Amino acid sequence: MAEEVRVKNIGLRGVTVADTKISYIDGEHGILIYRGFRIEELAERSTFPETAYLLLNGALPNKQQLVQFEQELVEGRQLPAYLYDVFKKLPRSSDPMDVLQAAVPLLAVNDPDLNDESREANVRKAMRLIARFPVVVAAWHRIRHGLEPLPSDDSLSHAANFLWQLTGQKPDAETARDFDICLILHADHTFNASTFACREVVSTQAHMYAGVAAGVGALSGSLHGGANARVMEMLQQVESEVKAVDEVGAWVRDRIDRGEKIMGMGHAVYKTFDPRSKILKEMSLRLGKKTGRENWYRLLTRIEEEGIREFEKRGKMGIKINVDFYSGSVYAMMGIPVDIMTPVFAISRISGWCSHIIEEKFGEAQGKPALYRPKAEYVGDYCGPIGCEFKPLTER
Ligand SMILES: CC(=O)SCCNC(=O)CCNC(=O)[C@H](O)C(C)(C)COP(=O)(O)OP(=O)(O)OC[C@H]1O[C@@H](n2cnc3c(N)ncnc32)[C@H](O)[C@@H]1OP(=O)(O)O
Ligand SMILES: O=C([O-])CC(=O)C(=O)O
Repeated sequence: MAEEVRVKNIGLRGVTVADTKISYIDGEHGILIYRGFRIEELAERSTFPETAYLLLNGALPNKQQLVQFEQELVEGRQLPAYLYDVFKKLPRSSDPMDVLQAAVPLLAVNDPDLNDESREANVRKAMRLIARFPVVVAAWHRIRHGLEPLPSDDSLSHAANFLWQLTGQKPDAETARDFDICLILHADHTFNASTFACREVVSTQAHMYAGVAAGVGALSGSLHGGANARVMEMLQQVESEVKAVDEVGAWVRDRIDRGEKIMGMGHAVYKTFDPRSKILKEMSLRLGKKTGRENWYRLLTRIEEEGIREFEKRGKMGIKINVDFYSGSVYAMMGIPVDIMTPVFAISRISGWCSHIIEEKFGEAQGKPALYRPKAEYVGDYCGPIGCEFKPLTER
């Protein structure tokens, strides 16, 4: 009996560890809601700053509140000068996610509100993080290529300014809006691994930056945010190894037979289509036509179909595409390099992380905050649980 309970709890699947008012997922029906609003409606009608405001404050802003929020995001785009100096001394091969994670405590020491634990100060910290994450990612990308970081263009939206600071090209309105939609889609997702990491860290009363650094680390892994880049690598591999689309099925089968994952498929909560992936799939098709990259869409849809068929044949039902499956191709068609794709996830998810950190710190969903401290069953097998004799070094 004890064994049965333990197996069920591996990875905390299905275990409720807290209440939240920020987002909701119905994994059976493919529904995602941020603070009462369906993701499809937000993607169609909202903007990333407005969605970030909603996540942080619990309600949509009125016009004046939105203008002020957007203005604060623009003002927050300046990075401390020493960050550029540090970046210029780093090995150029440093992974952009490692650099982003390292930048978090470097931003913390510059935050005038660092040790103010009021709610208002935490919202100000959140605003600075949301404003600065894109600037950090773009700055490192340019520095590692021997280029000077570009100044922010204050006339550009949050989404458009990131693309400008990254690529040195001002995006057209359609690209800026598509990227803004991507930011909305990735902003929050209840207790995913990185958000849980953020909440766990701040449950010790550590500051917001300590929680966010943990979140960036958790997001970087291939089973979580890192999957978008892995899908792109998989796509490039298929492109080079498969001569005709009809060979994709054999490629997929072979990969699963070898025990390798089909990246961008499967989800810990969704047992049907991830609603975000449907929006990204349509965008991938549209951008494929616009940029002449329809081949990517053709290959991805084939991998998706063959993957689902293969999983079902093996009795693994409900493994469908997740948010990462089409996002990589969408980003690539916007000129975003593969190893910047997971940092791009982070520049959106920072809004969700900060909202969850505030909810955790102030017990906004479940009353008094409490330190997370689960149990582990001791299965060490040495000389009995406390039976080892400590021998001096000379006798070992
Ligand atoms: C933003 C995000 O984080 S979305 C997720 C991004 N990650 C990925 O796309 C990586 C690929 N996917 C996966 O590794 C998994 O589907 C996860 C980790 C995301 C979720 O997995 P879970 O629902 O917890 O299921 P779990 O990993 O236990 O898989 C169940 C079975 O299906 C298999 N499976 C699940 N997804 C995949 C996949 N993409 N490719 C091959 N096999 C898979 C597992 O190997 C496992 O098989 P087994 O029972 O023979 O060991
Ligand atoms: O919820 C999860 O486990 C992973 C995910 O899709 C996300 O973080 O967006």
